[in-house]
Amino acid sequence: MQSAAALEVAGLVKRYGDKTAVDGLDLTVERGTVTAFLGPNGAGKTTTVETCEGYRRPDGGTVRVLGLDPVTQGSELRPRIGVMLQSGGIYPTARAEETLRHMATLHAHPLDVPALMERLGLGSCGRTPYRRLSGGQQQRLALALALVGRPELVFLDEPTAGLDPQARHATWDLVRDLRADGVTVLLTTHHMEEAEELSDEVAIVDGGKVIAQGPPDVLCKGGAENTLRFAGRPGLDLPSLLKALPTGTEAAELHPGSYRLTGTVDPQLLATVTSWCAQNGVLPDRISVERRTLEDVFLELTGKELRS
Ligand SMILES: Nc1ncnc2c1ncn2[C@@H]1O[C@H](COP(=O)(O)OP(=O)(O)OP(=O)(O)O)[C@@H](O)[C@H]1O
Repeated sequence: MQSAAALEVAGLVKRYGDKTAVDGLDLTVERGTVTAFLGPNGAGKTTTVETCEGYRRPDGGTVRVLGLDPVTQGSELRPRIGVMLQSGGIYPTARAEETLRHMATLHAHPLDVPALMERLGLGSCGRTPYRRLSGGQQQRLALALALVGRPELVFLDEPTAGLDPQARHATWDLVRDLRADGVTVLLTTHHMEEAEELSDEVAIVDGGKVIAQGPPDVLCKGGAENTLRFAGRPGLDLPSLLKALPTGTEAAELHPGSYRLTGTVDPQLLATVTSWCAQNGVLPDRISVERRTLEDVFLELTGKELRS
């Protein structure tokens, strides 16, 4: 029987000497979904993904990928997964197309190589040696190598880092197509917009643990940090406005005449603000209600300090 989830990681621990890189991490990725794996530098994402790919042995916990143990059942698992590495693993003087053709021969039912190259905008550089490809072309070749074997599950490590907007959108379309074909995608990225655009689920990792997981809109709705912005004359009496609003609401004049309220922004709060404005002879201009972005949630959960 097929295991329900594509990826099941429970209590994963991975140490490098004294350093605990992954510290009891739990992650479930359902089949046919796109999950964005987010976290500050050094949070343990790559270590987790490499353990799922079978490149590293866990020091604790269990990892099941497509129901298989990547360490003891690696040879059964490898033909069924696609791995996009950020760099390395490609022979520098090998030509783009021959590299992809070689990878295709390792799979039973590969995609059509010229069609895939065309799709990824590599049609004109088939004869170019890997080291002569631009950074973005190398990136796209790495993506093609991950996909050519028609994997059931793909690990994409920062697939659009360094790509121009055209190539980024082409990559996003490709990820959407993979999902439509029922392929499971685990996408490591530092681009919050990319995570919001593409993923069904987001898992935020910090300190070697998943600290939040859920669909992006649910994560963004959680908490009370919505924002109401409006413009009015400079120097409004914000303490007086705050007295009319629920405790916990915060107000700031970001620059003269531009105001931001944060808190539980609901219809009642909007009504209170406009009524306070009416009582104070203020005609609020450009009122907007904004929900939290994934980046707001990410920074709230992981803090703003730089990680070493
Ligand atoms: N081979 C290694 N030897 C020793 N320490 C390592 C090794 N690989 C990673 N680490 C350490 O383990 C921790 C987790 O690293 P990892 O690369 O998994 O994080 P990451 O979330 O992928 O970071 P980034 O976003 O920067 O790629 C870091 O503190 C890192 O320095």
